[in-house]
Amino acid sequence: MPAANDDLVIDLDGVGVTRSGAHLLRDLTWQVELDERWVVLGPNGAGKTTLLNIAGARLYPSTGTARVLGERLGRTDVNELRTRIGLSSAALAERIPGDEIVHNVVVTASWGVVGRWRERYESIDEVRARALLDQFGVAGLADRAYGTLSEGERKRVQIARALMTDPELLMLDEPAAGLDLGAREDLVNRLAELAYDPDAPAIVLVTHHVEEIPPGFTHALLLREGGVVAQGLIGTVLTSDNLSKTFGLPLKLERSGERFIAFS
Ligand SMILES: Nc1ncnc2c1ncn2[C@@H]1O[C@H](COP(=O)(O)OP(=O)(O)OP(=O)(O)O)[C@@H](O)[C@H]1O
Repeated sequence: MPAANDDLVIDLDGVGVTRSGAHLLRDLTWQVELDERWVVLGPNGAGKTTLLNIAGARLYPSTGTARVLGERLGRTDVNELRTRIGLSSAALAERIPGDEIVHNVVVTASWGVVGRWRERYESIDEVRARALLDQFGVAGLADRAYGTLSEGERKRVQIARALMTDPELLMLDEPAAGLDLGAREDLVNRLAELAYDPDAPAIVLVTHHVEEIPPGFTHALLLREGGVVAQGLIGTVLTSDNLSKTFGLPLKLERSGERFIAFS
């Protein structure tokens, strides 16, 4: 058996996920390195969330092998592994109580909990939480109740929370879903800054829309019906042809600088 490559943040080999006879993922081989920023693109039901759940050590593959941050799933303590991964998703966001103070939404990530009860936080954690809220332009909302924020503000707080533990891998599941144009552009610009930051973790961003791909993202994985349509450098993989195959209809893709737009 070949030795594991320590520079690989995600290393999937022939991964399949089967549920009730359905193939959610099939024969997926995918490697993500430390300094890469990946976008995972595909239509509803393509298997994107299933893939994030594997990469986030929340699901085991039915077939194949999955290594995350050098640890092989099934042979490691996933609770320890999960503390090294920052995840932002709608499912996690739903667990944040509406009356939670925004600052606490972020700082509680360092204890892997939602809801601040009796935990005591080091002041270094308090400072980091403030800095992350500032980085995402929501420091002024730190003392507000989370439930009173707009959807765009909530998304930014969720990403700040995902970054709180200084993860080695950051995974964002549809971070721009439900945002208006201004809020989307604000988020895309902030994610671009993160993507260009050499100290930022490896990033995997899941989306349905090429318009939501932030500048600075380096690679793309296109999924359809649990299988890979194409993967590799973003400039090579994102073509009209590949996008049409992925979404199952004729599409034109245009590029403007580092942004993309698609239409039929
Ligand atoms: N437990 C299960 N049993 C059977 N099928 C399932 C199960 N869980 C998920 N699926 C199916 O697997 C497919 C992939 O689901 P997944 O959530 O990974 O897709 P997705 O690409 O994230 O979709 P979306 O963009 O709509 O969020 C879907 O068709 C879904 O209905």
